[in-house]
Amino acid sequence: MTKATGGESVTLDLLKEKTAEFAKERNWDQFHSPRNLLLALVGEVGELSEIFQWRGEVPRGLSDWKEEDKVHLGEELSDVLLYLVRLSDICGIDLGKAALRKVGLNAIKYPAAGKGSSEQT
Ligand SMILES: Nc1ccn([C@H]2C[C@H](O)[C@@H](COP(=O)(O)OP(=O)(O)OP(=O)(O)O)O2)c(=O)n1
Repeated sequence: MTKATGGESVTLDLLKEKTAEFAKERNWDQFHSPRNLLLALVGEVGELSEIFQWRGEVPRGLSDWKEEDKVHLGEELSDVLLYLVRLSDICGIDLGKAALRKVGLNAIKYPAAGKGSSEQT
């Protein structure tokens, strides 16, 4: 598992705690309503999209990207993740459990029996 700089594991629970603490310390809980968080999340998805806008297709691994562009990408990906984690928390959804359950549902919906087949429904 990835380690955070402080030595602790990066888990959804850790991010949930950190985002809750961040909002509490600033008295921003009042602004973190489900609707506000959803709009903030969508805004950050837009910022993430801007990074790829007009570049055409890019190689996996982003081998020809400048380091500063990769850092920027990490920041926007993080904003999306942090708002998603916070939104889930505020809505009382255990995101880790919900995501694992969804992975299971996806596997049922798209059985791997036809391995090697890349067909999508
Ligand atoms: N009311 C707020 C405002 C910000 N944040 C946190 C969550 C995001 O990780 C980050 C978003 O901050 P900005 O709105 O400043 O967005 P950017 O960091 O993308 O800055 P900019 O839009 O100037 O590029 O801060 C938050 O939790 N609650």
